[in-house]
This record gives sequence, structure tokens and C-alpha cells, in this order.
Amino acid sequence: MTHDDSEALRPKNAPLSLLQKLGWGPFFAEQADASVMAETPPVRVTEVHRSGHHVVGEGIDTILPPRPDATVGDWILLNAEEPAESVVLERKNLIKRRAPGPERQVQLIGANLDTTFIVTSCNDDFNIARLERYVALALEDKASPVILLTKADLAEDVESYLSQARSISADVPVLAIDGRGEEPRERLAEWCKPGKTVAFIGSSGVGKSTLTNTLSGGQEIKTQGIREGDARGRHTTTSRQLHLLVSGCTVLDTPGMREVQLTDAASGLGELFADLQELSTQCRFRDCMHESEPGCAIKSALAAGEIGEARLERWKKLVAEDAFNSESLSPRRARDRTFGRIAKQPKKKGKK
Ligand SMILES: Nc1nc2c(ncn2[C@@H]2O[C@H](COP(=O)(O)OP(=O)(O)OP(=O)(O)O)[C@@H](O)[C@H]2O)c(=O)[nH]1
Ligand SMILES: [Zn+2]
Repeated sequence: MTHDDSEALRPKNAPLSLLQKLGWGPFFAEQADASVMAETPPVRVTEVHRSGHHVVGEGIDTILPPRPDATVGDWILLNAEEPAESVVLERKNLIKRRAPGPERQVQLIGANLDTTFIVTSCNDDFNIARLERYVALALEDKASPVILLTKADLAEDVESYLSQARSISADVPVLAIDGRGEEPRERLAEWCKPGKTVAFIGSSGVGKSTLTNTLSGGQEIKTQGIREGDARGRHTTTSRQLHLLVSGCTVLDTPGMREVQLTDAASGLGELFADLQELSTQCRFRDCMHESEPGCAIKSALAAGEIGEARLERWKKLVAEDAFNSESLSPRRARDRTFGRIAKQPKKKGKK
């Protein structure tokens, strides 16, 4: 789905540097002068712990003091003398959700992703409404969603899972796979290229760590056996972690999320439900709630059987939820914007 010239520009057979394998490229390089980079070399956040951020770069593997403004996948210009003064570079994108709990905080899931694999399994975990949330979340930040239906080997009717998932959006590829064995390596190769960063997100037990293991060919993450008679696996992944594969692709494995609440996802929702959004512009009232207002284009389309009721209800629910969460988070957004300006400071004159 995404196009990128970096492959074409690289001379054939030139090996990627460690930084390039980690995902470094012009988008980040343009944010700082060579002199700034010589003093504060770029590093990528591979893991976030309470005690600090694990970062890796050319000849660098260290822990920075914890900072709430950086997350896994971020690029940082490392100030070795004053680590807390290190600067986070502007992101290509950032996947976030509203964290569960009363604080309504934004949880940063991962930054600078080329592909977001939304993982669910062909069993009780499969839920259209939840998949739509994940897709909207990824679309919002142009983090190219791909839906992966795991445990296809255990399901009797894989086709029905496939067709339901495909109904979400014509633009989102859907694959049913057995996450173990050789299959993922071949079928995900299109996205898992050297220098690319891919993420696995989804509920606990759907096979995210298994996929990371399969792609890496290694055994660095332990997965535990699924419980007998229980569609959900056990919780095994505790922190978000970037894994650099031998192939030169970087994989973000995330712990299972029980709930995804949208925040600041209006454009992602608009993209996912473009037909309904477009239709609603034809309602007589601009603030039509599509309930009982006269001249409601949505209601007319529903009555004419042109749109499905279940999907309409999901759209209304998600739009309301996103508006609510985004509203109550606006002070935090203002802070993020301020932060974005600070992050751009190392760049000198006129480059944009
Ligand atoms: N049969 C089958 N089993 C799978 C498949 N994918 C994963 N499993 C099994 O499902 C269980 C859970 O897989 P994990 O990879 O640990 O799941 P996870 O999504 O990483 O879970 P959390 O770390 O808790 O978020 C393990 O026993 C895997 O072997 C698959 O495609 N087919
Ligand atoms: Zn209406």
C-alpha cells in the first residue's frame, strides 16, 4: 500500500547500515545537520521500561532516563553527556489509544511504523467492531493496516472469517495464516522488508509473539501454551519491544490489549467510513445525529437498504467515543504540540 523510493535509490547489493536496518532514512536525517548528528548520534527506542528507555544506534546500546514524550520506535538524538537533554525527532506516525482507567491518558503504542499488522485469531477473539477500531487507529496515522487472522489451521470455516474481515475496508489487506512454521515468513515478506518497521497489535493470546518468533527464526521470546478449552492464550508479553531481525526488518511486538479506545482518530474514522461520512453531508442539518431528524440522508439510505444498520451503529458509536475522548484530552494535545516544536529545534535554517 505504501510507496517508498529508498529501495530504488540504494545501489544494488549495498548492504544496509545498522541505522538503516533500524529504519533510519531521509525523513529523520533531514531533521538535523551533520554537525548536530556527530555530537548527538541518532538512536532508536527499542524498549520502554519504568526505569528508562532502551535505545540502540551505531555502536550504542544504552538506557536513557524515562520520559513520557518518547515511545518505542522513536528516534532520539542522543546527548551522552546530558541524557535527559536528548531530543526526540519528529515522527512519521504514532499509534496511540486512550488508556483504560479513569485518568483518560493517551498511551503511546509505537512510533514510526511502516505497517501495522492487526492480529486476531479465527476463534472467539474475532470481533468486527474491535477490528474496526484498530483499523481506524492505524489509518489515522497512515500506519498502513493489514489484518492478520491467525490460527487458521484450527478453524473450520476460515472463509467466513476472511469475508467478514474483508468487509471492513477494500483498502486493507486481509490474510489468514498459521502463525507458526514457515508460512508467515513468505506471506508477510511483502511488508517485512529490510529497513522497514512493522508492528503486531491485538488481544492477548492471538499469536503476536509467535509471529515475531517465526519471522526472526529465533527463540528470544517465550510463548506459553494455550489453555485447554480456552480460546485465549496466556499473557506472555509484558512490554513493548522492537526486535531487529537478521533480515534487516524491525518488528514491534506489543502486549495484548484488552480494550482499544479511540482518541484523535477522526480522520481515520472518516477514511474507514468514508461512505457514511459522505452521505451525512447530505443531511439537512449539519449537526444531524441521524436519529429522528427530518431530511436525514443516513436514515433514508438505511430505509432504502443501501447501508447496513449494524455498521451504521458501529460508526456512530466510534465517532461519539472519539469525540468524547479527544475533547477531554485537549490540554494534553496542546502539550504534545509544544513538544513537537522543541523536537524540531536541532534542524537549522529553512529545511522543511
Ligand atoms: N495452532 C496455532 N496456534 C497458534 C498460532 N499462533 C499462535 N498460536 C499459539 O497461541 C498461543 C499464544 O500465542 P502468543 O504468540 O503467545 O500470543 P500473543 O498474542 O503474543 O499473546 P500476549 O503476549 O499475551 O499478547 C501460543 O501457544 C501459540 O503457540 C496459529 O496460527 N496456530
Ligand atoms: Zn442525518
